[in-house]
Amino acid sequence: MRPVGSKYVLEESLGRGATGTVWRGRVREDAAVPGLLPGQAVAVKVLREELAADPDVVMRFLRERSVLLRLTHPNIVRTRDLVVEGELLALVMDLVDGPDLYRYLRESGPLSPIAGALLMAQIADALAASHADGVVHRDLKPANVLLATLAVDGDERMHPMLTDFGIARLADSPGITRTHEFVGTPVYVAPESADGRPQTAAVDVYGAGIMLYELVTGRPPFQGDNPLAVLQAHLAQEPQRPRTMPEPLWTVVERCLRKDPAQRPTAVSLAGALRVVAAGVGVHSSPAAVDAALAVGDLLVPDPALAAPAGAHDATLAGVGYDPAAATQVMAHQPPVPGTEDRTQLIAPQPPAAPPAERTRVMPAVPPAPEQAPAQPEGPHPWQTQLRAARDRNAQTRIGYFEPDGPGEPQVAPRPYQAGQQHPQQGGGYPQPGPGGRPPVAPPPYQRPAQDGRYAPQQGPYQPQQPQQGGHPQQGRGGRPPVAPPPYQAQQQHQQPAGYGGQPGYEAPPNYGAPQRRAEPPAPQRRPEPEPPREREREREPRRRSPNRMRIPGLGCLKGCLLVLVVLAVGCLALWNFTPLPHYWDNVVGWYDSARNWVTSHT
Ligand SMILES: Nc1ncnc2c1ncn2[C@@H]1O[C@H](COP(=O)(O)OP(=O)(O)OP(=O)(O)O)[C@@H](O)[C@H]1O
Repeated sequence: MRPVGSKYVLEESLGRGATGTVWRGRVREDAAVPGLLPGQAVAVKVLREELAADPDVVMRFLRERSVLLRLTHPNIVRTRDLVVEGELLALVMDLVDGPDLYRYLRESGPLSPIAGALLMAQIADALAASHADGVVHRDLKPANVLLATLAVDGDERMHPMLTDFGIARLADSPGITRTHEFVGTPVYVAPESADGRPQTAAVDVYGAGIMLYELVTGRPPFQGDNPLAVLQAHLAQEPQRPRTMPEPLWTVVERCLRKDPAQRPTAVSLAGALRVVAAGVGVHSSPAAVDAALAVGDLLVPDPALAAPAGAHDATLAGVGYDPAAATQVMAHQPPVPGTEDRTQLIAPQPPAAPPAERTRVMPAVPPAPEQAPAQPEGPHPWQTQLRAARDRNAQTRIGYFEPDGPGEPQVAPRPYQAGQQHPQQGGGYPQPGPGGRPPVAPPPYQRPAQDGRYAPQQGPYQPQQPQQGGHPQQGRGGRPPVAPPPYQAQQQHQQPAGYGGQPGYEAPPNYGAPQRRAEPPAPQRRPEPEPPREREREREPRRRSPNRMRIPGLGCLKGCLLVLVVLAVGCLALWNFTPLPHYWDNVVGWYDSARNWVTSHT
């Protein structure tokens, strides 16, 4: 057990990301921490040494301490303490007893449109609260949503909680990144982050749009063979509506994915709109709820501050907790700086033997959007596509490198959207049937033995300033809300979202409905070990086979037998030559001869 500061001990590593390692820890018995009991289990994110060694990061860490500590919401993992000890920086958080959303999706498959909308509505609630408090997440992705288990009416339901607040911004230190770099995860990065414009609260709404698309289709809308291609797709490609996505839900996704941040809805209006969509896309939705869902576009109100004329952006940045100077330092366009690759290895280390091409893919430049993506001669095999999509989903946070004016390396065209690649369980219409038209099957609830440090949402002092009217539609199996909510009122803009725990308007959706099939066999309950960087994996070519396709039956078996025989022969030789075996053998032969002589002489 390793001590952290004077108040905590680390017990077991839960996993490692690009910015640090998360440990299961405990409050020391003799320590007094406000809001935590002695001996209580906690999660401790120990930031990477490179970050902790950067004075700018330490300064921000201390400066943002109070902001992070006061960020409380039922759908946000609460930060309880920030520890600075020598060269160690750590955030102490509530320990959430459940998988992250990435893992859940990987194990259980996509959600129904209703379940996906209800889940994202809660994430949008969390974003709305944090934006109101001046904090932009900037690294929204399924891996940063933890699924706690809540007991509701005797049922265990999953409750999404957003984590890693402030981390991307901490890592975005001028000491770690340069002006042409940014921190983010390529698949979820907003266009303005990719090409170096200021990042406002709208980057989180964009990330929410990507996640929403992925939750219900099983894959993100923009993909590519390398981070650069993905960034280019964010910048240049228009998302396509999947055939099976209900129209109102697509309206929401499409608005969130607008290239212009000023056209994206606020997180508050997004949360409300998603609940209206969830209420209006079920087969048992009332005509009024259906109409309200079809008119959802009216509810998606953009942030007026973002639409303000040039010059107002600094105020906007300050309003969302950004230090304008820091944002300019990090995001300004600049010509390439020699040695950048080395510096960025601080965050995304590359093996020394990695070929240069691999390094440039980790830190790709983003040239102007291509006029027309050249067609690929031949698409990848379906399993390659699936594997790549799975990897992209859990892409780690990385520092991207944008160099808009620099010479770009030869590009691989982003794969165009192919409707045929839809997840098979996405049937036409909604609610969606499972494969072969079967109704969706509720996933087995994620179960893990209860622990003393388990997340207890009722402890959170979050007090919504204004509970929402109308409420959160209950979702039954098959994704039907039994009661349609009254239409969302657009005047609720910029107000704290409805919370949970006795506040009107919030009810946790049951099990987030119904992944329709298992994407792959269940993974062990152990926390995943850190994954190596994706680029290295991508480099691995599929095994090349000989062009000679002649097959000799039993050849493999014969080879195996021969190998065993050779090993046995070598073993016997070694035994004979390097052990006293020959001496014992002579003795045995001598005893045999004397016994035989004795027998022949007495017969
Ligand atoms: N508060 C928490 N309680 C329980 N487990 C947690 C908590 N925070 C993070 N974890 C788990 O720790 C592991 C590592 O988390 P981390 O945030 O470092 O990873 P990541 O989000 O994949 O990485 P990154 O965002 O840096 O690319 C994940 O498996 C995550 O589920």
